[in-house]
Amino acid sequence: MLLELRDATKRYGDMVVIPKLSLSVEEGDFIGVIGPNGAGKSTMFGLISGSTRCDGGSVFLDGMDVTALDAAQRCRAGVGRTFQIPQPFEGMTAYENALVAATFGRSGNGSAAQALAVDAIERCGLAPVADKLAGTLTLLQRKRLELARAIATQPRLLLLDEVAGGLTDGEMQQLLQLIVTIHQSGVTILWIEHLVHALVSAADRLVVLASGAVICDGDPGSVMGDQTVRDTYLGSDIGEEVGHAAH
Ligand SMILES: Nc1ncnc2c1ncn2[C@@H]1O[C@H](COP(=O)(O)OP(=O)(O)OP(=O)(O)O)[C@@H](O)[C@H]1O
Repeated sequence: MLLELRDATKRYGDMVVIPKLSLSVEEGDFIGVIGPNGAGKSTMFGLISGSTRCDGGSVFLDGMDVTALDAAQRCRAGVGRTFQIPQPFEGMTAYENALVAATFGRSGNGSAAQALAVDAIERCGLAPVADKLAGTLTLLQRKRLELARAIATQPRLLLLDEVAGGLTDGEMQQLLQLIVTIHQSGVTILWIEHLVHALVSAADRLVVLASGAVICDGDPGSVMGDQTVRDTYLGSDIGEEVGHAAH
């Protein structure tokens, strides 16, 4: 088991956003995470990556209890993540952004970090703009840089938070191909995305969150056909998409 949440809980004041969530992820999994707005998906990523502290329960990474570790320590332990809104250092080049990530990652410093940064930039198709300031990149390039920064840390587990939002269909296909390649290189993936069809085409497991709880977990086909899932999405923007993905 690469990742295990055991009764992980998060509260904001009196509001329990995630009540005792349990989830197991095997090494090599490619898991899509869906759920209505406010379901707690990003909060769950925070609990896994350490940017949000658990108010109860625990997080295990490869059998080790990492609940008390902060985000930087979990990054070094092999958890990489992208953010919904790309957060590069705008005044640094694409390469320098990847270099910072590599330096704080699992095995980087000095020439090892430089090699990791170059590799991440190349794998993410950013070599032609490696020396451009991150603040001048297009949306697709910024999304790619978000991925490059994450893989430069050499994650074993990669958390993708809506990396495809705002892209055209063609750009989305390019990004999807890149993510599939990253998975094939041995990285375990958890991917939150509202574009359900993209997840269904790539993931081998879908997890549906609602009100901080897993309401369905299984292969994409059966999850999309599940009545509880359909009822959860009824009347929402992506309800129709869930219906289509089930066929
Ligand atoms: N820092 C915070 N303080 C108070 N409430 C918060 C905080 N962060 C998140 N929440 C609340 O927690 C709930 C879950 O939010 P979260 O962002 O995890 O949902 P989500 O499933 O990722 O939503 P979306 O699909 O809209 O991104 C929401 O009701 C949100 O308003």
